[in-house]
Amino acid sequence: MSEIEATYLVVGGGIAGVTCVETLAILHPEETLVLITASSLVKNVSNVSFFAKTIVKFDVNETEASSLMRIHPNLKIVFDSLKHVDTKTQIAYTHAGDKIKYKVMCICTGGIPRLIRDSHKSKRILGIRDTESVKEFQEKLRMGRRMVVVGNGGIASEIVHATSGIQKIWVIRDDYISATFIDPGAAEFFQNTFKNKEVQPEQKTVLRRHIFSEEDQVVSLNKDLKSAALGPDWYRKLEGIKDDKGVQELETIYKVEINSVEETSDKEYPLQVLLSNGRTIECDFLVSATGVEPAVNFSWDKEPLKGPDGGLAVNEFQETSIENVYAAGDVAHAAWDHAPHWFQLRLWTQARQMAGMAAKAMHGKISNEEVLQDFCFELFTHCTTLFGYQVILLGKYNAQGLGRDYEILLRMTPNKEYIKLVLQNGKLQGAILIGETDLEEMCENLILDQLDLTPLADHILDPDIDIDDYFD
Ligand SMILES: Cc1cc2nc3c(=O)[nH]c(=O)nc-3n(C[C@H](O)[C@H](O)[C@H](O)COP(=O)(O)OP(=O)(O)OC[C@H]3O[C@@H](n4cnc5c(N)ncnc54)[C@H](O)[C@@H]3O)c2cc1C
Ligand SMILES: NC(=O)C1=CN([C@@H]2O[C@H](COP(=O)(O)OP(=O)(O)OC[C@H]3O[C@@H](n4cnc5c(N)ncnc54)[C@H](OP(=O)(O)O)[C@@H]3O)[C@@H](O)[C@H]2O)C=CC1
Repeated sequence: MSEIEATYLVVGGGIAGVTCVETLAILHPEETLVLITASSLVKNVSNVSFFAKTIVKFDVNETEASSLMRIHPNLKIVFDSLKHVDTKTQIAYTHAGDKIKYKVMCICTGGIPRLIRDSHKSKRILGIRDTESVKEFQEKLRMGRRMVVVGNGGIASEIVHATSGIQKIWVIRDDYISATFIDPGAAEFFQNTFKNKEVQPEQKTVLRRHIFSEEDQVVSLNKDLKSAALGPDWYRKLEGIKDDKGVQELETIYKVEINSVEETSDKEYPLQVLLSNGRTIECDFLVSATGVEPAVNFSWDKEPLKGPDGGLAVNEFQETSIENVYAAGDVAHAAWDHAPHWFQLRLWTQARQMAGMAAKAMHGKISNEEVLQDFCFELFTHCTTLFGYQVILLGKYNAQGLGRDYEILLRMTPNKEYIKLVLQNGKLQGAILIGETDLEEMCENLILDQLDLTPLADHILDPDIDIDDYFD
């Protein structure tokens, strides 16, 4: 048991915690800085490359926490987990009984998988979050004949894409796949690529302009403490687990939910999954890829305000409702008035951005300097890979919050690219760019500048016109 005094305290060894620590260590190297991490392995970011001003791609690595101390001599690491925060005396208590008195602290405790209701009934219902849970999944995959995947976001899409040699039943409540990230049109683009694995390279490009109005029906287009959340390439660990010659069918069941799951010993498969459409599916195990919930797994003398998702509500400087307590990453709920083209999604890009902002604001607090919110919060950007394609999402890429009064410009070349631009009143509000489109910088500028594109709308996606010439 020890008592430590620190100017800065950061809790959590995921991308948010490590980014916060690294930024503080650079901004204020002469001040004492403490990181509480439950795991000896922490996440860090490398090979940061900019596609445009706000569109960033980087690698996520796992590294020994102690290596951070070698780089940042003002950093002290407490290998433990946070138990209680006394916000009046500004003391954090760990499970082993250490006391850390802080001037400002940042909570970066991440999230935990939000599993389906019956998850407690069987060990055959899995969530994926960290290296340990992937190992468990690999084990089940090795032995299993049939799995059910529930959820329609990033994890489910990656699992369906990366696994082979096992029968897969994908249960989603939407009427198209991967709804968190894409629209029905892009889902169709991906599904066609599943069907035509043997690509016919020169297929016809389809250009379409569709104006949505008030009357339109928008249809046609379109716990425990372990290590940090996984990075973007986690699913590669699933590849090659089974011989590809095994059974591989994928059945997708749309617009259904799970009513109940029971484990049984007198049927061919040990898990009986009852769906809301009355059908029962038998399987070896079920993956619940149904989102995350913030990990607020410690107690307080005084609870800070929380968002509707249970995350710690933070303002534009990442400060919670309790003075000198900041939060960043999956544990935080972005409670400020967002810029028109930004919204929160629990992604590593945002964990890094929030943590960098928190560090700057914490440093500003201690050194009495004014800080401004970072420019990255002007535009939602997400750069990822889905079903083997590069996917860049910008702004209101799925017309989020635009009602039904918007226009879509679409260009699609099967097996090559899918480009969707969302316009309102002639101005670009969001974009989905799938494949190597080279349009990300132009789209970023058009969203940020809100240029009126009315005179160009018929040409903007014409592959025979170099649209950049218009803006020179
Ligand atoms: C399978 C998977 C794939 C993903 N793929 C992508 C992707 O391709 N692109 C993308 O943008 N995002 C992806 N994400 C999301 C991304 O990983 C998270 O948004 C991001 O890692 C959140 O970072 P964080 O630091 O807030 O939280 P975490 O990474 O969860 O880190 C929190 C850390 O805090 C520790 N902790 C918790 N409680 C305490 C405590 N009381 N005391 C001390 N330490 C504590 C935890 O052990 C953990 O180390 C993926 C997530 C998963 C699960
Ligand atoms: N490539 C990437 O960028 C990746 C990002 N991630 C991130 O990791 C985190 C976890 O991923 P994931 O678990 O896929 O979470 P997501 O939030 O991406 O998706 C959760 C999905 O589960 C659905 N869902 C929620 N509850 C239920 C339920 N009870 N029954 C059926 N479906 C349900 C949601 O539907 P609805 O929307 O209707 O609520 C949604 O389709 C997320 O923050 C995600 O953004 C993960 C993997 C890859």
